Amino acid sequence: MKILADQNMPLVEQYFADFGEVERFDGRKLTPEQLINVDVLLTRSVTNVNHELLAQANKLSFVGTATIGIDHIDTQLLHDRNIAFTSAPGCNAVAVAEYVISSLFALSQENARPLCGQTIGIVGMGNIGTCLSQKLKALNVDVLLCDPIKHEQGLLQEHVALDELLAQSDVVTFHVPLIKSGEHKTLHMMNKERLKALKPETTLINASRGDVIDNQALLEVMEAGADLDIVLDVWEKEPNILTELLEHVRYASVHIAGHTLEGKARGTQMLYQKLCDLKGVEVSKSLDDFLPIPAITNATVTQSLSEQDIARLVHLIYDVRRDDGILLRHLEGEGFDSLRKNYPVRREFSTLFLQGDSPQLAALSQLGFSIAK
Ligand SMILES: NC(=O)c1ccc[n+]([C@@H]2O[C@H](COP(=O)([O-])OP(=O)(O)OC[C@H]3O[C@@H](n4cnc5c(N)ncnc54)[C@H](O)[C@@H]3O)[C@@H](O)[C@H]2O)c1
Ligand SMILES: O=C(O)[C@H](O)[C@H](O)COP(=O)(O)O
Repeated sequence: MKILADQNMPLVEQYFADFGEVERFDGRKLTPEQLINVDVLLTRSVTNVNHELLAQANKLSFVGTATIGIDHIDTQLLHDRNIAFTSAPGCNAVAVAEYVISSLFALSQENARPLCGQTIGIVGMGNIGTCLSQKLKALNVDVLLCDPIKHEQGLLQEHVALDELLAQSDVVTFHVPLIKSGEHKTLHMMNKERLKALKPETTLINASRGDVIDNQALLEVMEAGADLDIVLDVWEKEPNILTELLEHVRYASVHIAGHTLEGKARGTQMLYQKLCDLKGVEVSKSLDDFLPIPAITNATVTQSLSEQDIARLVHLIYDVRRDDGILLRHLEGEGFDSLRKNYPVRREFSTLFLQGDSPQLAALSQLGFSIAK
């Protein structure tokens, strides 16, 4: 069996070598010729799997994307050609939720505005939105939730309509898929009118897909003097982003919100599990076989913690500011993609084991930290 995998997908050899020969490809440069005699294609979000790419794919029987977003995949085409397909829902939900928590604490410190007392509006209550709302509730932070689809399905009672959420929230964070048309379209869901209607001092976070916010409209609103804190991990037209926007963005990153080591590795593992399933092979490998021991593993919390103390713990594991600013210095050539490719190792909160007498241990556990036995 010949397996073709994106070069930015970790652990493919470890998980898939038993199935056959593994070859790597550059996600943005994959050509139709490279798919001749390939059985399995493993992609990330930067490869458009469409008619053109599959024109010469004579043996392809399985396509997997190690992402939740599937806007780069023509799933109808795969169905029509009887090619099995899987994505990796939830693989990076913890990572994105931790990116948002890290951003919120960083802004709260820099703006001298405690998080408790603010209202956080979450748009999209799937894997990420749900994980984030649980973490915020553990911190006693008020949330407003918007997901009309889940609401219609009877899965979210507390749904608030988008415009109401925008009017009432101090922070609005987007966790929706890119949907280009229809009743629940998310393309340019934040258009100029909605951007202009935001209250002064609102924080706007986008770690979903760049096209959810009209970037040109955002630039115009910011140039006209809007008082907003903008946190962008995703951009329209990546990697050729609207660079003029950068000076108006408080924390800018290169579509890495989901890129913890655990998040990326879980994505590979989910594709491995699906292929095992399809081939009737027993699942014999797991993440614990491969994840390295992190640099910092333990901390003792001895007393009741202030919000600042919890922020310090969060930032010990991941401070979003480490990823901000690098982009400005690497805009030339393949800067955006090369920053993604060479993204420094980032671990999840769960890699830090806490011990001690603090009454907040249970809340810290809900936030994602591990508790030492
Ligand atoms: N920046 C990153 O690194 C990164 C990482 C993971 C995911 N993402 C993006 O985030 C998105 C969400 O991820 P997820 O794992 O939570 O996906 P998910 O599919 O579990 O959840 C998406 C939720 O959005 C809801 N939704 C759809 N249309 C909506 C609308 N118009 N208004 C409000 N809610 C709507 C859906 O009902 C669903 O509950 C992905 O589709 C992907 O594009 C980005
Ligand atoms: O949809 C997703 O899961 C994310 O956007 C993904 O984590 C980031 O994209 P990728 O690294 O696959 O290019």
